Amino acid sequence: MGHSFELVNNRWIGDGHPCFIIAEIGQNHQGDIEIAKKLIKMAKNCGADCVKFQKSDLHAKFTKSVLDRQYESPHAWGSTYGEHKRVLEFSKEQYEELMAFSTSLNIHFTASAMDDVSVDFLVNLKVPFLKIGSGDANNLSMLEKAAKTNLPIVYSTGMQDMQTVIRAMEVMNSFNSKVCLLQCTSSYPTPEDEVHLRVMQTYRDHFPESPVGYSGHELGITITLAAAALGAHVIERHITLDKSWKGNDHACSLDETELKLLVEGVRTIEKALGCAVKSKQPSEEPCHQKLGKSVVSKQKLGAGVQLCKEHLTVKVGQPVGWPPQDLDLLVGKTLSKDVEQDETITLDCII
Ligand SMILES: CC(=O)N[C@H](C=O)[C@@H](O)[C@H](O)[C@H](O)COP(=O)(O)O
Ligand SMILES: C=C(OP(=O)(O)O)C(=O)O
Repeated sequence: MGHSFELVNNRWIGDGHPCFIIAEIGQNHQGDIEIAKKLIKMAKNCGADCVKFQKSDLHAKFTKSVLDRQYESPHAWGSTYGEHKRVLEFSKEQYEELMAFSTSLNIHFTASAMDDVSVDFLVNLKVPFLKIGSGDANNLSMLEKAAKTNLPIVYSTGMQDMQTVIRAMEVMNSFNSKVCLLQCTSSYPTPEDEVHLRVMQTYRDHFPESPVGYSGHELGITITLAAAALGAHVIERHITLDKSWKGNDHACSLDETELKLLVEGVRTIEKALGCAVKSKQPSEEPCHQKLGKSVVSKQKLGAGVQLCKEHLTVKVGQPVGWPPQDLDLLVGKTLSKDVEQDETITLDCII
């Protein structure tokens, strides 16, 4: 049984707990707080557990030359990458407003800390847990800082190899046991053959104490549903109001219809995964009564006959009686009453 922990108030993640579904708003709000609120509403309507934003301190996250670099892309909000990124950053007051808005809708709220300064920002904002995006998956000093906050951590592992993930987990786990790791491939959209859902099992084997999940950037919901079927404890997908909008992430984000289908699908899959104990189910009873086989008498036999194998066969009979798997146990038993050919052997037929 894998380790589980309380990720947000009264909501645990891990084996035996429902999959925690994070609707990643990221920067799909276009820098507009009203769009951000519409996305929060959409996530709530669709039944997601949490909304997530991306928090950067641009000078802590990027070098000056990266900020000054020309950003020639159909997705650019400014002529340099710095201008582009500035448009997409919300202020502290806006974060507070969005968090309060989420709370009023009863949906959890957090953001990924994209640099050291943003770790402090989010701690001060009092988010319930920290998300670490793949860009920081190998940023060991930031991971240590995040772990030392004692907040639970959801840690994405795009662009990394196993050795780095092991080192990162060692760093975090030496200060904080509440780390959930997500398989992730950081390409937008991710080609199906580069998703590698099986890595979740590798993580389970390596980190049996940690919940495991999936952060997806592929098109559609099939692969993410498969992640749920493979037992993901946490799932994260970008969401959008319109896939055709300007922005790097819209095209591989889920629209409202898809998010709703994803949440419904995950909940259905959870029910269907059930438990690992094989047993006859209550809903099978009608079928068992109609088509379940029983031991029946091959011929008319009188009371007092001692049963042998040749007296008995297996058919669908009425009522349902002695179970075929126990036919051998009837051999040697004495009939308490006469039985007809094709009569079901029931308990009261034998002494
Ligand atoms: C690795 C990582 O951080 N990826 C994030 C999460 O998936 C993305 O949302 C990026 O922030 C986004 O694609 C960047 O787009 P641009 O560079 O156009 O602002
Ligand atoms: C980049 C992020 O996530 P992921 O690596 O899971 O896509 C993020 O949370 O900001």
